[in-house]
Amino acid sequence: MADDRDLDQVRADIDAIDREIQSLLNRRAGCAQRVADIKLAEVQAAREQGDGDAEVVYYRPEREAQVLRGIMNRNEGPLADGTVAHIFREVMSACLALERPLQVAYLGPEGTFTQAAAIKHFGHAAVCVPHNTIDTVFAQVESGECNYGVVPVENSTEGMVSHTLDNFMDSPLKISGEVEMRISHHLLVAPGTDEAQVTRICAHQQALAQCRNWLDRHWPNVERDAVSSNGEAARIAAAEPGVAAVAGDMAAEQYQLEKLAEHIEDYADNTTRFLIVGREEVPPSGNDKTSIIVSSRNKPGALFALLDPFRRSGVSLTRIDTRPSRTEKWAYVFFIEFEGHMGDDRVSTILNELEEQSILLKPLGSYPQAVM
Ligand SMILES: O=C(O)C(=O)C[C@]1(C(=O)O)C=C[C@@H](O)C=C1
Repeated sequence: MADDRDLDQVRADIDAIDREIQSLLNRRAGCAQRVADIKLAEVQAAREQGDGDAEVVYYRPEREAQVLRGIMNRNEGPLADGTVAHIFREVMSACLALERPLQVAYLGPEGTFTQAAAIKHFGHAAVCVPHNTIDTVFAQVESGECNYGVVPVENSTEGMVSHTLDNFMDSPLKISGEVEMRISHHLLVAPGTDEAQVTRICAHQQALAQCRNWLDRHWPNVERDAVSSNGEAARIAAAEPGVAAVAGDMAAEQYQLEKLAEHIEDYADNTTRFLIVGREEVPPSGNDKTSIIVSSRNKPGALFALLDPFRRSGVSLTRIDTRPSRTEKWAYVFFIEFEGHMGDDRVSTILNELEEQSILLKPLGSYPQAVM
């Protein structure tokens, strides 16, 4: 009996806390609505002053990163830092949707890790729309059809996604954020299928590569078929008996597939990094990265000369990749990412030096380092 009274008491406490949380959430949402009014009034004033291009920017990645970092830093548990950050991610997503619902284009179809990355970054209140190619994702944002786009840029096992890097060469879009996702693949089949029935394994070629050793060991004689995405592989597995797909949890849920084997990626820390592309530049958040494309004259020591300003300023490079320039045979452009924001003195000094010695310098944007 005493136990029952305890249970009732604790549940009464939970009810009271829920009422408080609910009221606080709505107070917070009211503040977000006031923020939206202020942003709108500022833009109207700018337009009246003759700035005809002024547009209201509701989504503020630098502010969201600061809010999430603050929440994680002051968290005392028992909920884990990542858990509270996810909850507040959704709270901000809902508040932003009251200001203006975001349209986000991502490399689809549904059920891919890129969709999971879009939801991780923007929350469930954003309207996420799948597109078949990286080119179309860029085009949707460039035309204003969507506010932001989400594309994969590199995988810890398989390296860079060259198509994404190539798109930046001609695009006016800016990078406004990054998302990292732990990528775990499973071998998925339609319910009731057993191992002996599987005659073909479908997946995106990156997923086949990330699970190559496991597939060689367990399924050496079964045909492997590279298809346009893991979501597409899952769709085929659901429709065709005898086909298994290598794909993640979202695809398994989406197509209601069963797992013949779980976590089959060759490297346990297999991670993919995604970029958020948008039309606006992002102010400093206090912990930022900058990405640039740079190309130098084809002469001895050219790469050393490009990197030397970073060494002298003590700025850490987080990544460097090379792509053919496409305008000149055997000429290359470098994609360089480093810590800091273009507004920082150290970074602007480096960019000025690079401008002087390179034949092309294209800043792709400064953006908050991934928080969650
Ligand atoms: O601070 C702002 O500019 C807001 O619009 C509020 C808020 C939030 O809910 O905290 C919502 C959306 C923005 O992307 C950033 C933060």
